[in-house]
Amino acid sequence: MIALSDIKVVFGRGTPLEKQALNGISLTIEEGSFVTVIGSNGAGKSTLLGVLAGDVIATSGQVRIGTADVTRQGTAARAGRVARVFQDPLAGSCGALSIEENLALAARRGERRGLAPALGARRRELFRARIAELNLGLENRMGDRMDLLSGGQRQAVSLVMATLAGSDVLLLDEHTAALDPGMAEFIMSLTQKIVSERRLTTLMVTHSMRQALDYGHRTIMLHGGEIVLDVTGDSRKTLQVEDLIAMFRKMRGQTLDDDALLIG
Ligand SMILES: Nc1ncnc2c1ncn2[C@@H]1O[C@H](COP(=O)(O)OP(=O)(O)OP(=O)(O)O)[C@@H](O)[C@H]1O
Repeated sequence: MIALSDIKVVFGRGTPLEKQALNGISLTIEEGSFVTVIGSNGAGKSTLLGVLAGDVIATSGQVRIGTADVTRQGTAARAGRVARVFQDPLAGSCGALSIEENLALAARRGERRGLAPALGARRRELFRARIAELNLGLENRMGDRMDLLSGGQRQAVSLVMATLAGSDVLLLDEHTAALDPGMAEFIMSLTQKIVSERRLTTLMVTHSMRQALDYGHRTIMLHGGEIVLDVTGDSRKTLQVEDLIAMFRKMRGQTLDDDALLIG
């Protein structure tokens, strides 16, 4: 379970650029629940994921993951329990290392020991089997450098990497936004499969209202660092993309000129 209590994040405190990115967020997410997160630019979505990953330390409030108070823990201390996949396919893996080496590093996230001996024969076989499940043929390219892969292939490997260290929280930061529609759909079905098989507690930031309603169990909308919508169950099932867009318009007090993007 994830529990955020009255989280406030202020960037650049005391400077002319001071910005309150999160303004008292309280949110409890049950174990295994999949929450989609929407909101306009600057609403605080990435900051919220940062607070959970540990790369943003809350100015005030408390963050709990499971029974542990992780409020003051940085990313390294949380690495074994929180995995993250970014919008940029290049961001979550090392291009100069092979697929296999990236998987070995991911499997050791959160451990204190050095890199060796990362790759025994059993591990190699396990990694190969996990990559074969993607049905992308990458199991025959385990020694290829990551930077030879397409963006979609790289996101698929990143999702496998996210599950190797036994993390129970998965943070997805617009992880399909840079992909073509076909690959985005493939990555979303893979995400769905991984999240449900491993019962990962998942937050997915998306700019696609369609994705926000089609995937997961619950949708929250952020605006101005606050939660302005939190829907689940039947009330979410009856919600249409058009309803979300209307809410966006209301929040922003202006006409959206990128409806097509939001619907896609
Ligand atoms: N490191 C930082 N220093 C200063 N201000 C920041 C920092 N990170 C975020 N902000 C500001 O905090 C606010 C929330 O940013 P955040 O990136 O969380 O929004 P977002 O909802 O993810 O937006 P987008 O959809 O554009 O990615 C914005 O006004 C942003 O400019």
